[in-house]
Amino acid sequence: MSRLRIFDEHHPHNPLSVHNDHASIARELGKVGVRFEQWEANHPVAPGASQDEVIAAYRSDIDRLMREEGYQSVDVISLKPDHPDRAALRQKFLSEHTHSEDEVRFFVAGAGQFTLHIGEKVYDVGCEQGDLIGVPDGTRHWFDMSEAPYFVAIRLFTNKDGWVAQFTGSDIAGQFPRMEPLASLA
Ligand SMILES: CSCCC(=O)/C(O)=C/O
Ligand SMILES: [Fe+2]
Ligand code: NI
Repeated sequence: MSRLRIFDEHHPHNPLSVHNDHASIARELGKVGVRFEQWEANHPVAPGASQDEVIAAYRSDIDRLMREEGYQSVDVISLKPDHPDRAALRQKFLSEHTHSEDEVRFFVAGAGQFTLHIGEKVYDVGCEQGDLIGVPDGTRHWFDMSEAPYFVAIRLFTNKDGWVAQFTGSDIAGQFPRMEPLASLA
């Protein structure tokens, strides 16, 4: 189940509000310029599937996004809990950072947790299969995949070089809840 928890940036233990349905998640995120939509994830791909397999399965959606919204490159993160580099991969996204382009991610399987630091609030977004999230450029954020990652996400970039991050140096990410194991998110 997708979930949004909104916190005051100084109070990481008590959410100000919790939203469990797609419409209210989209409404709350829309108020701060974040895109949150449900797309058809109707080509079964299993976490661990190769990038080529995932891109082939979702070719028409990817082509449409690239054509209509001007994305220049695409890649796939596809991880399952036994990935040998899971700890290093998790660490890579766990600190607060920004990008100079919108962060657009389509979850075609599994789940992951984006946490967005906007103004004085923190928006913790549990994304699952079928969710498309679009985080505006310059937004402070981090991402957790839990210690047992299980997801496939298509990433779209306007930058031909793909993923480039600027780390803020803040330790705020360590104060907020990490992603719980997938079974307990449901
Ligand atoms: C769910 S895609 C992997 C995370 C990522 O690309 C990113 O920028 C996290 O902030
Ligand atoms: Fe990011
Ligand atoms: Ni306070």
